[in-house]
Amino acid sequence: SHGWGYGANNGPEKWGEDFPVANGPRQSPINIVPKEAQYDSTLKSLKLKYDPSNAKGILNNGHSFQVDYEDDANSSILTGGPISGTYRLKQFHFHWGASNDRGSEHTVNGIKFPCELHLVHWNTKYPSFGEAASQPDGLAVVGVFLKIGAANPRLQKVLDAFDSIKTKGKQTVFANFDPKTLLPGSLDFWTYDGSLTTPPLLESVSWIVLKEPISVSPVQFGLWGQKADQSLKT
Ligand SMILES: NS(=O)(=O)c1ccc(C(=O)NCc2cccc(F)c2F)cc1
Ligand SMILES: [Zn+2]
Repeated sequence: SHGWGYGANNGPEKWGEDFPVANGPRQSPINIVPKEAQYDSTLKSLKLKYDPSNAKGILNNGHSFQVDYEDDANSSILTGGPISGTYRLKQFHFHWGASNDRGSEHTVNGIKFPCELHLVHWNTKYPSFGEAASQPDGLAVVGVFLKIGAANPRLQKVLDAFDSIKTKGKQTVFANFDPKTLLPGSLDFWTYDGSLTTPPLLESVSWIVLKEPISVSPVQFGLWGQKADQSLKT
């Protein structure tokens, strides 16, 4: 059977056929309207503690490039913000489009960014990511917008790795990387209860979207687009 994707026959408009939760009450992504957001003084500041040695590899899964982390200990964790307890980093990945005017999943005042980074964490009150992914408080994803601007040297290691995983299913070692280096100066965030943005669209995500974007240069992003098109076509 044809898997889900972003084409006319298997794209977001069709996902509901195989994943009825697509029509559920807390589906992501959403449009964020800052003026309508309510300030919540009970929210804590975000705490991210990552161990670079937990980085395992980078994979082209046909929908994105994903960097996977060891998650068998509390060495790379997210606490604070809207969540209670400890969530472990499982992976981070990106969403982008074929042109700079699209790509991000969340929008701000209806504006799309060219790319969006997701750092995926799971609640350690559950035995595994797979278990947590089906619980309403199972996952916490930190979203970071990328805008076109100054070159971002911290992204370069990830971009360089794309070269060796041009086709779907390919993966390569990706060691010693601290995703905290990808975060903007401010950890101010918007938060809401939502879902995975791709099938199985499970409604288990506490979304934490950072207000400040990080930058990527036209050259860096241009290479990305070329590589990604090739890899995600296959
Ligand atoms: N874009 S995002 O950040 O919202 C997002 C994050 C993770 C996943 C995922 O892990 N899918 C596979 C998957 C789903 C459920 C259970 C699993 F075990 C599993 F591997 C999908 C989307
Ligand atoms: Zn994502």
